[in-house]
Amino acid sequence: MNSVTNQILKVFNKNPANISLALRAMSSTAYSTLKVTTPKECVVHVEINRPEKRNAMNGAFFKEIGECFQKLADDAECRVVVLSGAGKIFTAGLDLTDLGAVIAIREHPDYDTGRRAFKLRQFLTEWQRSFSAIEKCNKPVIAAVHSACVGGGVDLTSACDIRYCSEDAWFQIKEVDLGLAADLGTLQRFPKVIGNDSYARELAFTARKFYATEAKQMGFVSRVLPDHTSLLEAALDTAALIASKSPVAVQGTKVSMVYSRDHTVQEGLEHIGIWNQAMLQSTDMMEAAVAQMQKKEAKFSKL
Ligand SMILES: CCC/C=C/C=C/C(=O)SCCNC(=O)CCNC(=O)[C@H](O)C(C)(C)COP(=O)(O)OP(=O)(O)OC[C@H]1O[C@@H](n2cnc3c(N)ncnc32)[C@H](O)[C@@H]1OP(=O)(O)O
Repeated sequence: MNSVTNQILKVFNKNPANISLALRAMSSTAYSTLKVTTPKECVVHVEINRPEKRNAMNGAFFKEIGECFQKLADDAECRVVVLSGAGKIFTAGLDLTDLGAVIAIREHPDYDTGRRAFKLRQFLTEWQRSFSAIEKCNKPVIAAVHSACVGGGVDLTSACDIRYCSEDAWFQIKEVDLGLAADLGTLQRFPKVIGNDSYARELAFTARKFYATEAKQMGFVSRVLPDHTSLLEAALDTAALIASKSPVAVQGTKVSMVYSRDHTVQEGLEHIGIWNQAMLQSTDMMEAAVAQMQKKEAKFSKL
């Protein structure tokens, strides 16, 4: 019996009703660039898993990260996600040895300029969708960055909800050094995350590296931990705390904060008003209120 089957049977035998966990065990081993585990109840850990290539982002990675977050969005066993990188660094960004798809379009003998442009745009839109899947997934995503986070790594982490890093972390919006404008979300999300347009432009125009202390001071990360181990512990602890809360409340909060970032205050208020006219009917509010009064821990059912 192979290890995939073994893993599925292990989960399934523990709790035969839990088909969703068994399916996750199956899908996690199916990824070639990601490792997906469940280290705590309702907390999923997604690791970029190409350590020998410094977690460089190849075509398979872009496909898998999008699929993974689309799946997690619908997975009732998942309430929070921690995203980290396996091995020496978080990620070296775009895999510079896997540009075959771009070259094939640029040099296609049957394409004229318009067709080449159209195909390239289609291709980029797909990669953008893969990172936007993180934002579209209603579950909070905590990025835990150690060592280098280069190029596409800043696009990726800018789409996350919370960012922690270790003291040895450094970040670089490197795209201009490779002759292109960043196109997977950094230029759209990063300035809004740090709330300082001039600072964001300086970093994007110069490709200057910035380190953990500066990342914390500008507000790109909210915590700096001493090393990789304590970083993962802190991220998983925060994830577990969030996972203990009402999923209706937490996911509504993410949806509203993402919406409000891109709309006026009044539009945001109207949006949450309409959202909560439905969500205030969930049992979570009563469960939470009773637990508060009785000084007990509230338990919320799956969403
Ligand atoms: C179509 C556009 C959409 C997307 C745009 C995204 C753009 C970007 O991401 S721009 C940034 C691109 N990345 C880089 O320029 C970083 C290049 N790498 C490095 O500078 C260093 O590797 C790094 C400082 C990250 C780590 O250094 P370290 O000494 O720890 O490792 P190395 O010995 O350099 O590398 C180990 C093996 O990993 C391979 N590798 C590293 N980075 C990449 C990469 N970006 N793409 C492909 N492969 C990479 C490296 O070749 C080594 O492999 P091997 O020789 O087989 O051992």
